[in-house]
Amino acid sequence: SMDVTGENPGREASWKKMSKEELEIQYSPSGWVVRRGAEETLRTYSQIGDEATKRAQAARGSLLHVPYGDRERERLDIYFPEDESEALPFFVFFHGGYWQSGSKDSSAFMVSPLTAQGVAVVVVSYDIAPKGTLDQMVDQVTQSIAFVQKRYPCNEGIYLCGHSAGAHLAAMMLLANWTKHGATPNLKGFFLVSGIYDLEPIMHIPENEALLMTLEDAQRNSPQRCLEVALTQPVDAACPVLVIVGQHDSPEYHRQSREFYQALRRGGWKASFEELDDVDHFEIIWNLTQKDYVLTQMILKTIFQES
Ligand SMILES: N[C@@H](CC(=O)c1ccccc1NC=O)C(=O)O
Repeated sequence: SMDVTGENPGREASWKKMSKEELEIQYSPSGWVVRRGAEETLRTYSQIGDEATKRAQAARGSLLHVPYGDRERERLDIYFPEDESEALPFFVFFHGGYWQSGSKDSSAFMVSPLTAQGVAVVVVSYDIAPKGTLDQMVDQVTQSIAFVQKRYPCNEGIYLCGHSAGAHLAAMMLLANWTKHGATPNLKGFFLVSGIYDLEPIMHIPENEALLMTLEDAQRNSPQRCLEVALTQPVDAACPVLVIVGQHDSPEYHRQSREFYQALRRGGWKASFEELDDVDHFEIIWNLTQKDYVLTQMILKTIFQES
């Protein structure tokens, strides 16, 4: 873990000095992989996601395609451990894909190792772009978590995890206003994996052609900025927030994670920073299919507080 005071001294946004080409490279995760080509990595990622989801649906008690709202994509899957009581910890996962690809149907990576230890896993779909805007996605994620709380009021904690764009959506929940959603979730931990917390650089890469973010959209939906501006106190000072990045994520992804971690610490959150050894942007998540993987173990230790 990193010291709070070990931050970058200038604090100017170095990405503003980058060319369009350099920004595009920095924000293309598949360009930084080391063990296979970019195309093969993306193929392997969706293959592992598909297979893990099929296995989860075959093996476990589950509720599939549960609506948490009226729109077509407002659906989630719930996977239960053997002991199907409702007094369980719930691990809620938000997939990545630059807010424009992916779905719950290929993102159930962690179901087998977590349900085996008594954790219920919820995998959430939301309206990706161009159908959904950033504001709508943040609202849908908020709604999905309020839904889990209302449906399982006896839960033993709701733990949020997101990957990449999904880590952004999960991080926005640190700042969520729950009053209009009719339930305050029993949030007990955050796992933010290879995320983006300042959206402003994304305005300048080709992915914004589907997102159509303005500067105001980007700023309103940047947890980094909102945390710095709002100075909100953590609702629960004991709630752990793990900011996690892969060794082979790009320097901009590393910078984003480090600076978000530092902002969380300044804001009084119980944050920690982890750089995971020898994994890229995709392996870091597909390894969650393995019970012995370091991130799987970190998640279980946090949930069962053995650390
Ligand atoms: N077009 C991107 C794909 C990508 O970033 C991505 C793909 C699947 C899951 C997460 C991703 N990254 C962030 O949301 C790339 O080639 O790296």
